Amino acid sequence: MSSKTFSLTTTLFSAFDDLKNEISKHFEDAEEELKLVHELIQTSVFQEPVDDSKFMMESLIKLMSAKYPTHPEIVNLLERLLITRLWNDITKPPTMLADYSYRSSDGSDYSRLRLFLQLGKAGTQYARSAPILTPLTQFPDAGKIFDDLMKRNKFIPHPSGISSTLFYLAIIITHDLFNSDPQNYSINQNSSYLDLSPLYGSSNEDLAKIRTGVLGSLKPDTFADSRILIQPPGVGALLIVFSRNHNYIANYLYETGKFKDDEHLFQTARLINCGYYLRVILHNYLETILGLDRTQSTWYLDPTKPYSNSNLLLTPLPTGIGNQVSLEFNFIYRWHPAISEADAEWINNEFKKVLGIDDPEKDPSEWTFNNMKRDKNGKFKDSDIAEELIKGTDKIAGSFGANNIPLSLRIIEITGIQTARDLGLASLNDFRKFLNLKPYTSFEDMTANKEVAAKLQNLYGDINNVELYPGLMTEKTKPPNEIGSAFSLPFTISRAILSDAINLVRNDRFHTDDSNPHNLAYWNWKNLEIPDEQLAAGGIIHQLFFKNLPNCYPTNSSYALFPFTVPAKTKEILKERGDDLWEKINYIKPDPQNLN
Ligand code: HEM
Ligand SMILES: [Ca+2]
Repeated sequence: MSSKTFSLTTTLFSAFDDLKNEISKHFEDAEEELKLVHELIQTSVFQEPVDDSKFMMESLIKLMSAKYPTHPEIVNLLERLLITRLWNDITKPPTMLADYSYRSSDGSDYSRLRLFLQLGKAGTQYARSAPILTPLTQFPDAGKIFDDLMKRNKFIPHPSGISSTLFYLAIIITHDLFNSDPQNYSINQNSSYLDLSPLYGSSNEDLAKIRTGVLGSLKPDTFADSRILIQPPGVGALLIVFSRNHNYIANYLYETGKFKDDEHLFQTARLINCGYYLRVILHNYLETILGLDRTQSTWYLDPTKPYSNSNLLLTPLPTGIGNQVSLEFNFIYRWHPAISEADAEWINNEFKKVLGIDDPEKDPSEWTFNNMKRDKNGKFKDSDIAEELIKGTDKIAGSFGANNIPLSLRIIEITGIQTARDLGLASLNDFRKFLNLKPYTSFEDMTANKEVAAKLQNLYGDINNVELYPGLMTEKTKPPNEIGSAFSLPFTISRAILSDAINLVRNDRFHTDDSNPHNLAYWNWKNLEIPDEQLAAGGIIHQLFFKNLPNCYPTNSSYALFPFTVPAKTKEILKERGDDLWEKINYIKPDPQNLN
């Protein structure tokens, strides 16, 4: 080792010790906490493989939430280390692309840097994250994999009481990020950003079909993506809330007199509407997923924070440099086990009759779903929209894990398994190595369910042969009802989705650097707040419901304030907080048909 390297290493170690000392001053009481912080630093600075069966990530989230009220500076530092770790998981620009493996005759496109200019553009190839380290030697029949390991035999409810309405938002998110070209599965026809593609579409032609051309507005209750028509009606209902929200914002901006022309009004309203969408994702979706409603702490994970200062241990962390979603992420986000019993029944009926599904060739402002009628102005009844969301909150979602995917999706799952093979995805264990997670050493290590382990053994023979997607659908799930893991995701998914989410938000310049007051016409985010705002414990989705579905909910309704957990569970969760919030909430199912 040269003396220069040696002195750098010693400086690094002494800075590391300083940081540990600093942290121990704040957390004087608990040996456990210090150990945890030590491990975080160890993994973020020295990149040691993580044994996720020890729940470090979950304990850390619990710790940050608990310590935030008294030690915000130290929690901010830990959050920065965590976000840096997650951000760094994914190379930028992507190391590999799906189906991009031949040399060109003239050497053009040899550089992956060519991607940088169009990173995340609709119609380009998926990125590929994990290299194949151990080639797979056994590809079991995809139909048998589904029948043995994925097929729902008896519905298993979600153990933390997550509702279908959470998954309606998840479906909007997945339809925002993924739209594989059925002619060529390596191509993603959507942008790799949270920019409400299901609402606004992915091209100028899409936009032309949904805009009125006056005062920045969208046609009444209209969205661009016809795939939403073959989803449970709650998904369309939620998207219409965002469609209405766009028009509310555009009209408000017009009335303030700042802009008069269609284009400025439209573009600014879209930026602000996407801002609400991100806020719903961070404050309702992610908080429910991480179980943060269970505490009084106001801490939440914020991937958009600028980290521009630096010192020896902390390097600046870029924002706004672009993102390309990966094929792996497409599979990580296929959450078909979560489909509720009622929605599985709905698929059965809908797929059979195909009748209720509208013709995508029609003008989108004429599309209908769920047999709902538009009035003479082209709008659906507020109560019809609200009812689907309310019903969704009452439907308990399915549990993640083996044997919980509705049979009606069999052919879709088989196609998925086959596509992953054709495009050469790495194995579950190689993917875990890519994420710096300890690879599974045996089928019993991968799942505690002996029956599932035996079936996996039977199909794959060797743990290193387990393919990524079937592996993700059958591995063990995290403990329910805990802060940090309330969503009870499969182990590898729970880790991977955080890296992807942090990257796609942080690397979107419109959610970070360019989300500045000037670009947003000095929009006041408190515009949609209600008088008893504190009832939502930091969530914001109720604001969109109250504004865009007026008079459909009492202002203290669990269905509006906490739509992502079934009401009986919400009551339990709120009781855990140790304050009296739970007593102020109305858990009775609203009846919007009779309120209007
Ligand atoms: C009743 C509910 C659902 C139905 C009927 C449904 C149906 C489908 C269908 C038909 C496909 C195949 C599309 C294709 O290959 O072109 C698909 C793919 C997919 N689904 Fe679902 N799904 C449902 C729920 C969900 C949920 C809850 C999630 C996750 C939040 C999800 C995530 C995905 C993803 C990521 C894909 C791949 C999309 C692509 O590659 O373009 N789905 N689903
Ligand atoms: Ca998008």
